[in-house]
Amino acid sequence: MAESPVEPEETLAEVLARFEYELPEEQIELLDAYRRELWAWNEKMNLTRHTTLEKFVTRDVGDSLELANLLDEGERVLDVGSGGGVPGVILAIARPDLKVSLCESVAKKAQALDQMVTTLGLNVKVYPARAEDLLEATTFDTLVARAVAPMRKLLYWLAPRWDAFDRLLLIKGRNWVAERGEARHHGLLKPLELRKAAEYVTRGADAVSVILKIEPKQDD
Ligand SMILES: C[S@@+](CC[C@H](N)C(=O)[O-])C[C@H]1O[C@@H](n2cnc3c(N)ncnc32)[C@H](O)[C@@H]1O
Repeated sequence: MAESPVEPEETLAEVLARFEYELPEEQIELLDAYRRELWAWNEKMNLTRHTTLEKFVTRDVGDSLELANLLDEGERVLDVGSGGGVPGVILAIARPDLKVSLCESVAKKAQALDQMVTTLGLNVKVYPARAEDLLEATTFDTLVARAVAPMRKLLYWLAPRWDAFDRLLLIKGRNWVAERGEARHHGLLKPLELRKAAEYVTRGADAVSVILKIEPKQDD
């Protein structure tokens, strides 16, 4: 059952400022428009559990901005398993130089995403597809993913597709070491190099997250 949003008492700009996120005014307006769209669609289907401004800012905006720091100018980015659009839509708002695409395997969620980005006027392509199928014929610089599947599963899906993208940036919580162990145990990391590209504490919460950068090993 989708959660109903709580009516915000503060504005998004105030909550962003409270957690010390600085963004241009026009980006804050777009983020707020996205947040309203997301919460409206969430009434019809389960897209997010982050239905307070504080959670939207500290979890969704926070994670997406950490990712944004790791992306080069103009990259072609695919958000794998976009769900309600995090991190892809927020990346597209915060980094208009990027060419962001979203990929979502559940058709009705992909439709909702498509309507959201159209309403927001964002130049973002939405693929109603499984990432591993899309990557058979479409290429990107960087794949990003949050909360899609355990590392072992994701690397298994993507194993035959590394010629379609250069690197994968995964947002993970505390459990990432165990997930890495499981992926290693199944030989999925053998041809790959994994390093921690960022580690941060979710603002206002006692939760550590990491961004793992995974790419093919370079031949000597
Ligand atoms: C738990 S949601 C997370 C959504 C969003 N990334 C977030 O962090 O809020 C995971 C989404 O990934 C989608 N998904 C799962 N496997 C996928 C795949 N192989 N390709 C594309 N989407 C996938 C699911 O349909 C679901 O909407």
